[in-house]
Amino acid sequence: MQQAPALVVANIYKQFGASEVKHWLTRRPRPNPKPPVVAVDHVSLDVAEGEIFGLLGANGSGKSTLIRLISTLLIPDSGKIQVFGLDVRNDEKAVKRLINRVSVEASFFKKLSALENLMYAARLYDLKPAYARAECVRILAALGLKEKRLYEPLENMSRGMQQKVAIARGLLTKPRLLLLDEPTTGLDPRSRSDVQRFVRRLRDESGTTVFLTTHDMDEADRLCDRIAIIDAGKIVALDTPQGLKDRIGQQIGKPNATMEDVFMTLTGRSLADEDFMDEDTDYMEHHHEDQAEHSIEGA
Ligand SMILES: Nc1ncnc2c1ncn2[C@@H]1O[C@H](COP(=O)(O)OP(=O)(O)OP(=O)(O)O)[C@@H](O)[C@H]1O
Repeated sequence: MQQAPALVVANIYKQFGASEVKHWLTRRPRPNPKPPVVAVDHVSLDVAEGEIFGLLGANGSGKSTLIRLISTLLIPDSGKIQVFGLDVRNDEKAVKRLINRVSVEASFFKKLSALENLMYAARLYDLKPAYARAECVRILAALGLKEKRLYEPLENMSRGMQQKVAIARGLLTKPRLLLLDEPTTGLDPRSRSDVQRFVRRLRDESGTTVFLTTHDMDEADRLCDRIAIIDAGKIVALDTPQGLKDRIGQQIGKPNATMEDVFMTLTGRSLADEDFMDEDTDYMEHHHEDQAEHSIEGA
C-alpha cells in the first residue's frame, strides 16, 4: 500500500471578518462595515515525507494563516487538511503528536534562561527531565549555541539566539512534520545560515518533513526541494526551484532567470522592500550578537 503524503492541503479557504456584527448596545445584528479579508483562497498542495517545502510570499499573502490552519490553531471555512493521512479536524489530537510549529512570535519567559524555558516546555510535553535536558543541549549545540549561553536570561540573547531556542523547543517532541513560520526572518547572516544548515541536516539525518514559510527568495531557492508561491491567498506557481526558473526563464526570454525574476513575473512585485528591512535588522543583530560566539556545528 502506498504511504500517505506527509501533508495534503485540499482546496482550503479561510477569510477573516464576519459578514454581520452585533450593535454594541442593542446587540442587534447588522452588516459588518469592514469587508472580510480572504487570507487563504482555495489553496491545494501536497508535501511528500522527507521533503523541505517552502511557501514563498510577501507580507500579508496568507503564509502564517495557512501554517495556523495546518497546525490546528485555526479552522478553515472550507476544504480539508491531512497530516500523514489523518484529518486535522477529526483527528486533532493524533495530528498534534506528529507536528510542531515554530513561529517568529514565539512566547517565552524572558527573565528565565533558555534551559529553564525549554525544561518548562518539556514538562508540558510530558518528557523525562534527564532526556529533555540532554536533548536541549544537543539541539542547541547543533544550531550553533554554546552551552554556557543556556543559563543566561533569554532577554540577554539576540533574536538569532532566541530563534534557535524556539526551534529547539519545537523539536523536543521529535515532530515528523515541522512547521517553520519565517524561521530566519530578521536574523543576522550567520544565524540565518546556522538555521538553514540545521534544517537540511534535520531532514537528511532524521527524515523530518519540513514545511516553511519565507519571503527570502534566496532561502527558498537554496533550501527547498519545492516551492509554492503565494500571492493574495492564492498559489500562483508550484514546482522545484529549477523548474520555476526554467519555466519563467523561457517565458521572459532569460536563460539564467533568478528566483527574483520568477517572483516578479508571477506576482508583479518585488520583495526588495522587505529584504531591505532585513538588512537593517541584520545590522542591529550584529551589534547585539556576542562576536566571540562561534558555531559549534556538529557537536
Ligand atoms: N486574526 C486575523 N484577523 C483578521 N485578519 C487577519 C488575521 N490574521 C491574518 N489576517 C489577514 O489575513 C491576511 C493574510 O495574513 P497572514 O498573516 O497569513 O500573511 P503572511 O503572508 O503570513 O504575512 P506576514 O509575513 O506579514 O505575517 C492579511 O491581510 C492579514 O491582515
